[in-house]
Amino acid sequence: MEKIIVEQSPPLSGVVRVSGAKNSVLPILAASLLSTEKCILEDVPSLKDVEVLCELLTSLGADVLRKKANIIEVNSKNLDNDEAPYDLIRRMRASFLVMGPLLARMGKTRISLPGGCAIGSRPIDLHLKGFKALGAEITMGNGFIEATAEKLIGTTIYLDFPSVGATENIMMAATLAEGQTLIENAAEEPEIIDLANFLNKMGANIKGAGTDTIRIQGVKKLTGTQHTVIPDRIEAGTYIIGAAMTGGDVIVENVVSFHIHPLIAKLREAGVYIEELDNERIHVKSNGNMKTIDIKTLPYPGFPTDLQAQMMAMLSRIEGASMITETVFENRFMHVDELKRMGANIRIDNRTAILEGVSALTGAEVSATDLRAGAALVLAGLVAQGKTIINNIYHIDRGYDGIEEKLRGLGAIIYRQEM
Ligand SMILES: CC(=O)N[C@H]1[C@@H](OP(=O)(O)OP(=O)(O)OC[C@H]2O[C@@H](n3ccc(=O)[nH]c3=O)[C@H](O)[C@@H]2O)O[C@H](CO)[C@@H](O)[C@@H]1O
Ligand SMILES: C=C(OP(=O)(O)O)C(=O)O
Repeated sequence: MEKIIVEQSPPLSGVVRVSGAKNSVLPILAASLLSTEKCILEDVPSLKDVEVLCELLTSLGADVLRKKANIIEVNSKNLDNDEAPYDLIRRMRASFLVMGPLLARMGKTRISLPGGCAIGSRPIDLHLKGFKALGAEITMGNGFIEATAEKLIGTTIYLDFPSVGATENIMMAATLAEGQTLIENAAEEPEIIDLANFLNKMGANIKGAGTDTIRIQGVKKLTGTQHTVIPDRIEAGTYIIGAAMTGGDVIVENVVSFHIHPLIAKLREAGVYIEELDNERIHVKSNGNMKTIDIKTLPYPGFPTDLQAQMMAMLSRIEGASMITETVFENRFMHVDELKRMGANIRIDNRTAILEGVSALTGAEVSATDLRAGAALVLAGLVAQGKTIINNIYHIDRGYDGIEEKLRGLGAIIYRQEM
């Protein structure tokens, strides 16, 4: 089995380029099902999740072509299947984002229920509430959801929680609905704006993406387009935290700095020097002496849950007490036990982790229980004494394009080994 080995490394130093955002490219690939013409996507990251979604699009009848390492063309003219099987949905929750486009384009779809995962039960009730409100009939049985709609009709949909996936799925379905749809209490993440921009370039009429109310005026059809995916703010944040905790000096390129203002604010509070060089580059510098801080994850523009584990790795070595409260997912503390194997002193009280900083972490054999838990263990490994051996690294490959190469470029000692 392949494992990632991280050895105690010098402070990170140099320049690292961030790839296109996983959480943008996945809904955008799903949205390409809505068009009857070719869509060209640029700055597509090389990720396992992208491969899985491309496999799913192909199984639905789309032609998917990787033109260059980071360019993908999708032509969904000849869709001939409306069923998304368990095997592909199980491997990646974002596969469920094909439901809205298939319903709008084909008038029916049969999708495996996604089930829970390591970070929580992750229900899909809000997605279904939206489809029903648009006029779809939904039945469930044998582990599948079936949805049919002769035509979708625009309406007002209030989301009980600003779910990213539900906002995206409903927004995609509504592009081809008759009349106007309003999504209220919508998610405001930058990836929602990127998806709306992509859909608008295809001929959709969406206004308000990035605010809590999105207005979609349905159109008859969507055409082909070309689109460059926005930079991955979570990948950027991971390298920025890595630079901070190793006492490094790093320039992170291809990052939209206002997308990571919540992170920048918290790192500055901890005493890290961060300069926004322009709107695409960030300079991070630290002498490794940081102050404790408290963090609470929230939907955007709050502190992102996808950077919670990495911040925990950082805070586990800062002298004094810190608190991290996770409000987005009910079970996103799986990395705590792994960090404890490396010597961290963390206690969980309900949705809050209470950390007492230790002077040193020590390398150990650990397991990446989910994607960001894996990233946190990589970062912890950079500062831990000795060697850290990370198992279940397929989680890391889901969401980090070339993590070892990028970190090695900054001077880290990290490699992959068959063991
Ligand atoms: C591919 C992708 O973009 N993944 C991101 C997306 O996941 P995802 O779209 O799954 O996250 P959501 O925003 O939907 O989930 C947030 C919370 O809402 C709950 N919920 C969601 C849908 C629903 O129908 N009912 C319901 O109760 C979830 O269980 C969770 O507790 O946003 C999350 C929150 O920023 C990120 O951590 C993920 O990286
Ligand atoms: C939770 C994440 O992704 P997904 O929604 O694809 O599981 C993540 O990117 O941290």
